[in-house]
Amino acid sequence: MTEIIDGNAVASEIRDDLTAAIETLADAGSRPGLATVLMGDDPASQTYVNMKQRDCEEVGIESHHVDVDGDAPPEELYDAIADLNEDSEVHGYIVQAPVPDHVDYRDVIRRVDPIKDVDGFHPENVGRLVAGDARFRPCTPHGVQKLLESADIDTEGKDVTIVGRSDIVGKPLANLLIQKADDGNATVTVCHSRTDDLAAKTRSADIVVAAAGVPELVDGSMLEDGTVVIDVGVNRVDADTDKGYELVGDVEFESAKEKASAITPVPGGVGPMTRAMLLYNTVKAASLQRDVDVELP
Ligand SMILES: NC(=O)C1=CN([C@@H]2O[C@H](COP(=O)(O)OP(=O)(O)OC[C@H]3O[C@@H](n4cnc5c(N)ncnc54)[C@H](OP(=O)(O)O)[C@@H]3O)[C@@H](O)[C@H]2O)C=CC1
Ligand SMILES: Nc1nc(=O)c2c([nH]1)NC[C@@H]1CN(c3ccc(C(=O)N[C@@H](CCC(=O)O)C(=O)O)cc3)C=[N+]21
Repeated sequence: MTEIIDGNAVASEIRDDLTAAIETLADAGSRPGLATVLMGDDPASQTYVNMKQRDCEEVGIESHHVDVDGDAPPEELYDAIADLNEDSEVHGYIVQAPVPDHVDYRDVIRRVDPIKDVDGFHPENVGRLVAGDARFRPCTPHGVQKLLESADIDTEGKDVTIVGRSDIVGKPLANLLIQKADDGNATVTVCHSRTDDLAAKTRSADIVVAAAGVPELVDGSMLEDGTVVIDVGVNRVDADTDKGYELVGDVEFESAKEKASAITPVPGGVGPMTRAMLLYNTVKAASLQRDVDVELP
């Protein structure tokens, strides 16, 4: 039987496990604070921001939000960032990607105070992660690691094929999984749009992580029996539903499920874990800034 890994359930456990740490911080003076910054009005980004605010409410993190007009000059976003760096109630914040075309996301990330960089995207935090001394693990890769752990899937000695080399998913996940650590020790192959014979790379893997942003790119014919399949993709595809779209992963679920020993669904797989690990990093950020020790799940 194929195990369907329930990301909503694992994320909910992590939120529960964070509440003690949050109360410890609250008792020591104030609640952890998380801010989101959204430039422009991308509808998917607005959905994520709303979900993050609800998550914060559930666990007792103060949530803040800053909107920046999509046509504003980059300096307006930089000013918002400078304000958040100064705001002692905000322990962590993220600038939702993508930003409009006239803004360079790298110039944005460099301005974020690394101690508040709960996405883990600032060069200082990327460097620490690569050096095996991560402060904030990027939320999606960390969420993938926690999902594997929750399903008792050990990465040690396993061949992992990651489809996608982005700075927010593929690259940091590869870096985490090759580390000499209990949740690493894997042998990792990172694929991208120039990869020759993607199917050969996915077929030779014990664990496949799909993060390409291409609906149903990976199907059952590309997998050997018994493969663990983690689907990071969250693609909005036009459909005749109330919302006018449906969410489709980077994996063709039905055919992949026939081959997989375990598989994550979309929705309800990696997405909720990304949000849970954002709360985790926010609690960690508050703990570091306030010098209050807490236990993290
Ligand atoms: N569940 C969650 O929490 C999250 C989900 N996502 C979702 O994950 C997906 C990936 O996101 P993100 O990493 O930001 O995407 P990017 O577009 O930044 O990167 C996509 C990567 O996939 C590669 N790629 C594209 N097409 C192919 C192909 N046909 N074969 C092999 N590789 C290919 C690209 O290659 P190249 O480098 O050559 O262009 C690139 O490296 C999206 O669906 C996104 O919505 C993202 C973040 C969090
Ligand atoms: N600075 C920054 N950090 C990010 O972490 C970041 C970002 N920008 N830009 C966009 C991507 C995408 N991303 C998701 C988060 C949660 C879900 C999620 O919760 N998905 C739900 C369903 C969501 C829905 O219903 O639309 C699920 O898969 O079950 C999905 C995708 C974070 N990203």
